[in-house]
Amino acid sequence: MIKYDLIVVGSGPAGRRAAIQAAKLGKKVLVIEQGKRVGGVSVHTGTIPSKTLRETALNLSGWRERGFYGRAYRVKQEISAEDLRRRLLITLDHEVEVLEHQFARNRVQSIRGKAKFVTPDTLSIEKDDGEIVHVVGTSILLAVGTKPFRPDYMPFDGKTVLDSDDLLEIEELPRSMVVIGAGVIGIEYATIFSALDTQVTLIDPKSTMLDFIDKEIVEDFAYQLRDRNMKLHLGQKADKVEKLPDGKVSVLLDSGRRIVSDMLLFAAGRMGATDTLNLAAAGLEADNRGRLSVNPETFQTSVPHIFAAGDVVGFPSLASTSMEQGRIAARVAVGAIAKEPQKYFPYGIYAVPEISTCGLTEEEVKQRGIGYECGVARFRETSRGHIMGLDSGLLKLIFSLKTRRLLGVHIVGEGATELVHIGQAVLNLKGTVEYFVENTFNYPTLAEAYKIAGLDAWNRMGEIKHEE
Ligand SMILES: Cc1cc2nc3c(=O)[nH]c(=O)nc-3n(C[C@H](O)[C@H](O)[C@H](O)COP(=O)(O)OP(=O)(O)OC[C@H]3O[C@@H](n4cnc5c(N)ncnc54)[C@H](O)[C@@H]3O)c2cc1C
Ligand SMILES: NC(=O)c1ccc[n+]([C@@H]2O[C@H](COP(=O)([O-])OP(=O)(O)OC[C@H]3O[C@@H](n4cnc5c(N)ncnc54)[C@H](O)[C@@H]3O)[C@@H](O)[C@H]2O)c1
Repeated sequence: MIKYDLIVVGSGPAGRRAAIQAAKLGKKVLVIEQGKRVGGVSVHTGTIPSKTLRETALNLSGWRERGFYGRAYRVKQEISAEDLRRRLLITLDHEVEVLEHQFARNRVQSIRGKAKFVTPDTLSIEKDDGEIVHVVGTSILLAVGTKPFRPDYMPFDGKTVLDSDDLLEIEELPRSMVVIGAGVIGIEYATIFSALDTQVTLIDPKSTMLDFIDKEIVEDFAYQLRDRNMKLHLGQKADKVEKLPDGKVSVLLDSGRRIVSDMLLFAAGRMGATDTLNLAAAGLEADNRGRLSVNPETFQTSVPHIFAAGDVVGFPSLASTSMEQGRIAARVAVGAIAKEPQKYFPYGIYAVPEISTCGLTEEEVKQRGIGYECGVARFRETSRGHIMGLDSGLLKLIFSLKTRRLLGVHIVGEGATELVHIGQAVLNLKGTVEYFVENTFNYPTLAEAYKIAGLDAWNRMGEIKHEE
């Protein structure tokens, strides 16, 4: 039986970062991946496919130019599912190629197969041809990620009633679509298809959406969705979902309303992929959503040489944070020094329009009883916004009145997921409102919105009274 310093189960963002980190520290590392190719959910069914689809949809629909040329403007008149898939396959190939090369040059070994525990330090790997291999690890990292939640009552068929994995395989673009679940996945896909002129209805039993985002930003976002005729049925439950003889799908809401559409996307959360790991043999147990609990500083489970990182440990379930968790877990596992993750990380929602946020929301600042001031800038106030034909986009900064420090940055609009990093840097470096007032920004840029929002807050906060 071959023995490794670190065995990583899963080759998504957490697994790949962990494997490369341990290999860079001279350790013997094995990655076990059950999928056809390495990369995980992130590369094959999650982050990269959905963002590629978004980019293709925005490019082919001419979405970004419609501010100038009107809502009827199109770059390509008839956009097909094949148009969307073509770019997807090229992007995914590049991603996998880069990852395989990284593994090869760092001497990370990988094996294709399904891993499960035999003892706390031994895993069996079932290969595709049925062969079983056993391996032993001084440390083991579970970076197995999640899979879509697929309740029995939903008549999934991969064509009319789909989960977010099935959506990447559709043969025809729907003219109408119901999305159940106004979480990040539901909202991203709902708005991407709406940009392709699919009539989209979004349903969620909760009466609010994106509760972790600043309310003012969500209100602006919801206004923009309704303005382009998307239907939002929040606080309403789908009582009955039925496939109809004509190939459509009907959704009966608890309000009595019936919605018939070409396609239904069910995006109501995900489950940790721990059910086949035989956790009991390792002395571990998952929660009711298949997640594992860990020490948030070391990513150790209750069995000290077994680590877990990425989506399988729950919130925030991002590719970005998963990578960092994997890196930290690997360092702890091989005895290297590891700092805990930075306090403020950005959250990017690649809806149309984008939302991005870092730090405290206005609601959180109020709850904590911190005296604060807000500064707001609209993209239509910036010259870059005029050049780009933007009539929407909002950047909001929140500052402490006492320390004048930036507490939160919240953005909805074009480029939000890139722009947020300026705010993130100021936040983590403990910068104040003066940073935005006293620094010169490139002109014309959307980043100038930081200057405008900084000045907006500073005008009400007054001059600095003492040096901090
Ligand atoms: C539609 C969608 C869009 C998303 N968009 C974004 C985004 O824009 N930005 C962002 O930051 N995050 C996004 N995410 C979240 C992101 O994809 C996840 O946070 C990330 O993939 C989690 O990484 P991970 O390392 O935990 O594992 P995953 O990427 O989930 O990969 C886990 C891997 O483990 C393998 N595995 C599982 N069990 C076993 C086993 N027993 N044996 C061997 N292999 C096993 C699986 O086959 C899989 O390849 C999105 C997710 C989805 C679904
Ligand atoms: N841009 C990004 O960073 C990005 C993009 C996509 C996904 N993700 C990650 O993927 C994870 C999963 O996303 P998600 O949107 O599937 O889950 P989620 O948990 O964020 O949202 C699920 C939504 O479905 C609703 N819901 C729950 N059970 C339901 C039921 N039985 N019937 C109808 N509605 C129900 C909930 O009220 C909630 O609004 C998230 O944690 C997110 O962090 C991140």
